[in-house]
Amino acid sequence: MGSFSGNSPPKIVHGEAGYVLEDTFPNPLQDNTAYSVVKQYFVNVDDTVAQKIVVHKGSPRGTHFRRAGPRQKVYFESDEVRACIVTCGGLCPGLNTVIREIVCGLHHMYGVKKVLGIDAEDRLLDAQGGYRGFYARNTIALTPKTVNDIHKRGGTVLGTSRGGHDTGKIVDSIQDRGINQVYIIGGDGTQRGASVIYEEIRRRGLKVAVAGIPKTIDNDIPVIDKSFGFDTAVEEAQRAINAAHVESDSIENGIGLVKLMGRYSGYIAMYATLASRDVDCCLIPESPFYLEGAGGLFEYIEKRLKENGHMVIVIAEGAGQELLSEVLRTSHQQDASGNKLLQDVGLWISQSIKDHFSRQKKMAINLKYIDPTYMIRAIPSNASDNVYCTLLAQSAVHGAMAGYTGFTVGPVNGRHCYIPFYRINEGQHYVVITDRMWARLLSSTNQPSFITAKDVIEDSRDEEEPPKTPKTQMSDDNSADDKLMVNKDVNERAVIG
Ligand SMILES: Nc1ncnc2c1ncn2[C@@H]1O[C@H](COP(=O)(O)OP(=O)(O)O)[C@@H](O)[C@H]1O
Ligand SMILES: O=P(O)(O)OC[C@H]1O[C@](O)(COP(=O)(O)O)[C@@H](O)[C@@H]1O
Ligand SMILES: [Mg+2]
Repeated sequence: MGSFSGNSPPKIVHGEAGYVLEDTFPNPLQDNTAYSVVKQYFVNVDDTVAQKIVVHKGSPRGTHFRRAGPRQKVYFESDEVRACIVTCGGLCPGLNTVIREIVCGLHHMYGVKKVLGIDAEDRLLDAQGGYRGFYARNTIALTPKTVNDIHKRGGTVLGTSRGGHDTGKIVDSIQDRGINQVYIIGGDGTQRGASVIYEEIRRRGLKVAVAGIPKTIDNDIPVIDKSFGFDTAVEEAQRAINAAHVESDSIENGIGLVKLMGRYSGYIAMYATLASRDVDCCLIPESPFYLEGAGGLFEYIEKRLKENGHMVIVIAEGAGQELLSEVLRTSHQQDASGNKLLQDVGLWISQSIKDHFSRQKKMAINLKYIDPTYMIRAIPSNASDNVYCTLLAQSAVHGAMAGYTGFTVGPVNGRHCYIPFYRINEGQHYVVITDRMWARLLSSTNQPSFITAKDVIEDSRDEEEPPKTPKTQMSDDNSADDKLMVNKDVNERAVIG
């Protein structure tokens, strides 16, 4: 089949709610011993997953997504598939597991033999991984044998990069290489990049399925329950928090300060804090704080040290950036992908705390600062992320084989589904401090909330209004952003015919 050559235009049937392609071939999984016995292993093509599961009597049922999984029929014939895999953005535990399971899933479940890794064969001569890898002269062939052990390693065997996304050149490369399934593993930036690739592929009328797999330790991708790598990051953060606790508990007025990643979203810091129970204060980008005066951080530190003799503070890298820019010259620098380059909040807050207590001369403190950020990102995925990565990879393979395209795969309320790119790209997932999870955190640390009654964000979700917060937020309890949710993408499904 390969890419559409121009002789027979792709048959795209426009349905009421998007466009639909007809399934054409029986699924070879029907002859696979693991899948052939029980009919229910296959997903009914009409199965959908509700985005909103907490509903009020009489309220609209909201958006539904296609349920992921193997179909009785597939669109692609196995020996016609030429798939490629690319990894983009920052490192994240589980990248290699996803690569492995896409290769093995395609090979073992569908008999697909041609899978390319988008990476220069010789990285010294050519562009490296990530979207830039599409510009390299060569790719690397991936087989179950070559990927067999990679899930035990951190990083990505394909390499990764930021920036350098040239849609035209990428789609040229896909077309020139005869690729008809593109698996794109990456975070929010990557999924935006995948969306424009998908649009360009559609514009050119190519018979190519584009599937996104959501990666990021920051857990900032909306709609899905969580991104892979997040669990591992939270678990690994415990080691740093434990060390901070041991250090601070062993000295007089000890303060253990741990900086964790989280550029715009404080999920790692919040979950690592909730998991540990040793943390006395957790600072995240979504919850502004202040240092001086009544109700401020310094006052709380003093109180906690008097009560307990030591304390642990966890701070997300994106927290307090507005305070830093007041004292340091504001920098508007960005990385190659356009992400804001942050000032080092860990060093800044350590110094501010030390300066305050030495100025005040009431109490001598001992502060130990731990920055484990890159160590947390570079490890292999834990057991639960490994299973999760396997499901994501297999769901993506089933979707692409069935002819779906333009989707990110991921669990919504525990069920894997195919989410159109535009849904994934319309917001970012932040900690919503009016959700109960943040209240749980505050009650576990006993830290001040740093907000006064007049700052309290009015939660109007019962009236089905989007939350009145400065950013587009996605709530964890399925109740936010109701007005954004309509039923129109239920049937969106691209089929290549
Ligand atoms: N709006 C966009 N359009 C096209 N490509 C994008 C867009 N945003 C990011 N990208 C590309 O996606 C890749 C990864 O983005 P980045 O933000 O670094 O990481 P992540 O995907 O982990 O968030 C980069 O190569 C970047 O150029
Ligand atoms: O130094 P780098 O490699 O640009 O990465 C730093 C950033 O990467 C992250 O770990 C994850 O970011 P992405 O998932 O968007 O790539 C952020 O928490 C952090 O700010
Ligand atoms: Mg990102």
